[in-house]
Formats: sequence, C-alpha cells, structure tokens
Amino acid sequence: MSAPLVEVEHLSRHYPIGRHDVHKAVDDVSLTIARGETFGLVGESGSGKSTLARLVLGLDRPTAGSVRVAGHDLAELGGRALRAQRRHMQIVLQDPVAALNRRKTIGQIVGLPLAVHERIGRDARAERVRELLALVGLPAAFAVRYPHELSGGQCQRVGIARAIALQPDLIVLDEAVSAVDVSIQAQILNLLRDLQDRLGLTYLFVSHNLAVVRYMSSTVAVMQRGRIVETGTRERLFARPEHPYTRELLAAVPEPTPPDAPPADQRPTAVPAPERAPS
Ligand SMILES: Nc1ncnc2c1ncn2[C@@H]1O[C@H](COP(=O)(O)OP(=O)(O)OP(=O)(O)O)[C@@H](O)[C@H]1O
Repeated sequence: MSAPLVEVEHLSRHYPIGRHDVHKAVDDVSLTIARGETFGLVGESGSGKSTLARLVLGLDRPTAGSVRVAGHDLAELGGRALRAQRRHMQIVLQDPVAALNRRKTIGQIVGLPLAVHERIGRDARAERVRELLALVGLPAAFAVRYPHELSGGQCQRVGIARAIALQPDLIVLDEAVSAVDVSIQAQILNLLRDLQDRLGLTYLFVSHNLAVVRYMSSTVAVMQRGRIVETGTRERLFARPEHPYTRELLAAVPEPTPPDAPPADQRPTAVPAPERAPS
C-alpha cells in the first residue's frame, strides 16, 4: 500500500481568550488520508472543521502537532518550498460567487494559476482554459463572461476548474455544495467524483451535511468541539456508529441519503456531457 498523502499527528490550534484562557478550535487531532480517497469531515457548526482544513493546507500554523503532505512536514518547509507545496493543494469554498473576482472574466480567473505558476504562452494558456472548462462541463464561450452572468452552480464549476488547473494532489472542499441550489447539488457532487476518477484527486470533504458526506466519502471522521470523536469507513460509521455524538448526529437526520444518490457500489463513472450549459 502506498504512503498516505496526508498525515496529521496530534494537531492543535488553540486561540487565546483574554490572558488566561484558550479556545481549543482544534485539539489533539490525528488522521491519515490515503491517496485517491475522499476523506469526509463532518460535525456541527463551530466544531473546528474549517480550522483543521486550513491547517492541513498550511494556511494556518498549529499550536502543536504536525501535518505531513506527500511526506513533507509543512512546518519544516520554508517560504518558497511551502509555496511550491501549496500548488499541489487547492481549496474550493462554500460561496461560489463570492469566491470569484467579479472584475475578471472566467478565462482570466481559471487561467490565473497557470499565469502565476506555469511559464506558458498566452495561446497555450487559452487552450488550457478551454480544456479546463470542458472538464467541468462548461462551454468554451464562457471564457469571456463575467461571474455575475453565471448561476451559482456554474460559478462553482468555475471554482473547481481553477482548483484543478495546476493538477493538484489534494483538494479541500469546504462546504463546497452547501450554498448551491439543492436541485443541482447532485450534479456538482457527481462532477467532483468524475474528476476524482479521471485525475486521481484526493479530497478532504468538509461538510455539516451528513447526507452529502455519506455520498462522497470513503472514510468519515466526526468532529465535536475541536476533537475527532470517531473515524471509520463510510459503511461502518453509518451502519454502526460507536460514539454517542455520532449516533446523535445520525438520529437528527431523517433521510441520510439524497433521494437521487445511487448506492455506494454504483458510483457514476462519468458525468454525462450536458447538451446545454449546466446550471
Ligand atoms: N481566528 C480565530 N480566533 C478565535 N477563534 C476562532 C478563530 N477562528 C476560528 N475560531 C473559533 O474556532 C471554532 C471552530 O471554528 P471553525 O470555523 O473551524 O468551525 P467549523 O466546524 O468549520 O464551523 P462552520 O461550519 O460554522 O464554519 C469556532 O468556535 C470559532 O469561533
């Protein structure tokens, strides 16, 4: 078995409160994420999911513990090496419209990581942008449009195209479909799974929504007040939750699976090419 892509050991991020107290946003968390898997991180609002995700991406420094990505301890990487490592780790955020610069065209937004990190000419970049838009199911003509001309779901596709532009190893999806219209959430989730199969991506899938975590993840960790209280395979965790908090979360969800989600063993291998621009 190959080495895990992400290894988190005894990771903590404590914030001082006044002079004598601390808020333990992340507290002694350990986990490993295998290459090519989707690791789901679930928990109620404020449980520390986003803080943990930022630590994994090296966007925040831990108070204690370590994060290794592809064998590199992020704390030991200097400025340039950390920036080089970061291109292999991308994030897709919750609000797809706010995440895009409204003054830039879609082509400029998707092409920006290429312009910054890769020395390729303008024509080659435009071609690559067209390929990336096609990969996320958007027509090439969208390259000259602006974010406000697109729907929320289309903007999220643009965010995903930008995230895959540099062929990253790891993508953190932080509530990536939570702000998208419920009717098109499944389309975006299926697109993400299709891209994972095609590009060999590893996902850290952060959500408060148990149904989408169940649909997406091979391994699931449950977070409560900064700690991971239970980790397991998706099948085990949903069939036989061990921790009282996991049981409480499951009991609070009347319908754990989206109605149009196929069973785990019938994962769609590809998202059908849309005949018109998808929403
Ligand atoms: N910079 C900060 N200073 C102080 N406290 C913080 C800071 N960032 C986060 N916190 C606190 O840490 C806790 C965890 O926040 P975090 O955003 O990681 O939770 P979350 O599970 O992602 O929640 P949500 O789903 O609402 O975003 C919260 O109580 C939050 O108020």
